[in-house]
Amino acid sequence: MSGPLVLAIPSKGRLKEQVEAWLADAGLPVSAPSGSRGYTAKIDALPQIEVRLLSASDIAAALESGEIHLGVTGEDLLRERIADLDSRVMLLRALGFGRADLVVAVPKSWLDVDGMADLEEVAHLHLTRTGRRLRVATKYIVQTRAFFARAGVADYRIVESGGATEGAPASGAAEIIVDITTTGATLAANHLKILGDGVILKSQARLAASLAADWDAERLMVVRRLMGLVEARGRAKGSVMLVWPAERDEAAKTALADLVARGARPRANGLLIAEGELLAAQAALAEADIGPVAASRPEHLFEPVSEAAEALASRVTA
Ligand SMILES: Nc1ncnc2c1ncn2[C@@H]1O[C@H](COP(=O)(O)OP(=O)(O)OP(=O)(O)O)[C@@H](O)[C@H]1O
Ligand SMILES: O=P(O)(O)OC[C@H]1O[C@H](OP(=O)(O)OP(=O)(O)O)[C@H](O)[C@@H]1O
Repeated sequence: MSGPLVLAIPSKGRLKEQVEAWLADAGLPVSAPSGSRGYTAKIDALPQIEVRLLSASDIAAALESGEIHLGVTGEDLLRERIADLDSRVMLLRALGFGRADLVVAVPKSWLDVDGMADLEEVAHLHLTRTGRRLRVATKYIVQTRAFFARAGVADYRIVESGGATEGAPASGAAEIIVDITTTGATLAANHLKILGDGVILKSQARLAASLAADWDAERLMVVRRLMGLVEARGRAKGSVMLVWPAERDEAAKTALADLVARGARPRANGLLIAEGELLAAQAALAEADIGPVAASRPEHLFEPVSEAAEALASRVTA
């Protein structure tokens, strides 16, 4: 047996709880941390996995170096910390939580500045009038540079922020900022507004695999099992299974032909539909006088193959 498959998850903050809840929901609860200073843990259902608790930014670094096989962290951090992300890391799954937008925000009092083109003008004016470049406070330096270059904004300089970035314009440390926002409350409290075309990235938590890690057939098999479970749970979440009496199967499938055409999947005496189609399905079945109909939510919907796991296997064994 090769060594364990190392999966890193955030050790603190809001992502930590959400990642643990996501794993538990998929049937893979993380056991209480143990070992060296409580920074490792296990998943009883997949004992080949060693769970390592690291900070969200350290997870990005460890994915790049290949110290860990898998990690969960924010896409904003992956894109910031890892140059040429696609050659270093494979994004296996978007997790639907940890959502945050990386945005360009300016003081609300800049009434004529609504987009990046306006910002380019302001930056240019600022330079000609003051002889100084417009200052942008951020910890997202790589993504700010790339985005400003694409938008044609050149007359600026970055002031690296260690935290409380939104306070920089009021304190006089910078004129504008680039930071993440979720509810917008921090921007509002600091009298800042997002530029209309100033969303750099819509980030969320991602399960990612390191292409630099030490992969072998056994570890890839563990990834297949892990992905099989989390994908099955994800698929099940938006689905409802309808079951009707066998003798009405043909009539029911005719009544729901529209749903089948839109992707609902026929089953023996039933149909697997998207949650949002439930009311339409119920109406069509009632119209065709079909009943009783049981509607239930599956816990998991397994498929024989995880495309994400196979894509990883072919990248690392090529
Ligand atoms: N409202 C939010 N505020 C901050 N981070 C958020 C928010 N929503 C989601 N996240 C995500 O959480 C991750 C940041 O987590 P955390 O602040 O623990 O990271 P860190 O940079 O490792 O911590 P530290 O700054 O202590 O080193 C980012 O990927 C970020 O996108
Ligand atoms: O749009 P909102 O919902 O207000 O959230 C955005 C704020 O939350 C984060 O800060 P956090 O409190 O995590 O502290 P940090 O500065 O250490 O990241 C982030 O840096 C923003 O400042």
